[in-house]
Amino acid sequence: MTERSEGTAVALTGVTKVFNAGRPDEVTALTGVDLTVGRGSFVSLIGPSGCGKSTLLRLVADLVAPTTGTVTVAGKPARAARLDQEYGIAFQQAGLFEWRTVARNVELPLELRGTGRRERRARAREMLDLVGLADFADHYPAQLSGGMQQRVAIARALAVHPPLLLMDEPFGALDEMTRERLQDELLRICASTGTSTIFVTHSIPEAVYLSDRVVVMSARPGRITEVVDVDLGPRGEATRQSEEFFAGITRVRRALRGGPAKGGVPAAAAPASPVGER
Ligand SMILES: Nc1ncnc2c1ncn2[C@@H]1O[C@H](COP(=O)(O)OP(=O)(O)OP(=O)(O)O)[C@@H](O)[C@H]1O
Repeated sequence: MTERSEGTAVALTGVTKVFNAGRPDEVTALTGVDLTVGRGSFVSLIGPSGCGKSTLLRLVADLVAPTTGTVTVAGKPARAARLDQEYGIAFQQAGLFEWRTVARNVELPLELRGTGRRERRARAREMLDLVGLADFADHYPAQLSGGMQQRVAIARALAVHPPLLLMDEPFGALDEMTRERLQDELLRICASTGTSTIFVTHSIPEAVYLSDRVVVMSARPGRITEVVDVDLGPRGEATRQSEEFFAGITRVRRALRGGPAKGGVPAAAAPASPVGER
């Protein structure tokens, strides 16, 4: 699926996250999380509501700090990686600025970086081409469908050519057909750019279809209970009908229920092999 190169994109070691520590509303969102994501790989996080998936993503993005443990991105501390724009983010709400055209939304991270106008324009055009929206560069977000807005958000996340893409239920609000089309587009984009991806979803089929590995988490306090390897080869329409795809879905479903996921790796045995590295 993706072109893999050596190395680790993301590493979390002994990570715990406690919100409101010492207060009556203290919440342990994550405990004992060890996770490494191989460069160029696609990893999904799945688990019951409130198990800490978004928190894990936010730790990688340096939007919250771990209570214990370390988070490194591209071999550097998460904070340094954020300042160096080592990753792009796309959330469920596309989060576009209504008063900016599509192209100027995509240019925004480049503007923040101080990139010159000419290069910004060229890069935005390139990214919009990639997501199939070149003809909509001068439109405003309100003139686009939800799926198109989500593609703009992906183009914006990729505009600085980040080696890592963090996505939190980006397709959650879309109809099934649009969702499947965007899944295929995302895989194509990741393959052509060599981007590593961490993808939060509630959909088992989506996690299996997209991922090299599916990280299964338990209810609060969130921990990784299982890492399920997926090996479906190049994805396409036939994949969605294949026995292997359904077998993958069954494995993840079992892991989520706490039973043994045949072919899955219990988390305790997993750290030796970085997630997504082959
Ligand atoms: N800033 C915060 N302050 C206090 N508690 C928080 C904060 N952010 C998250 N939490 C708590 O941490 C736990 C994990 O939340 P998180 O959003 O990471 O879960 P999730 O798995 O992404 O949930 P969902 O699938 O419903 O989106 C929840 O109990 C949540 O209430």
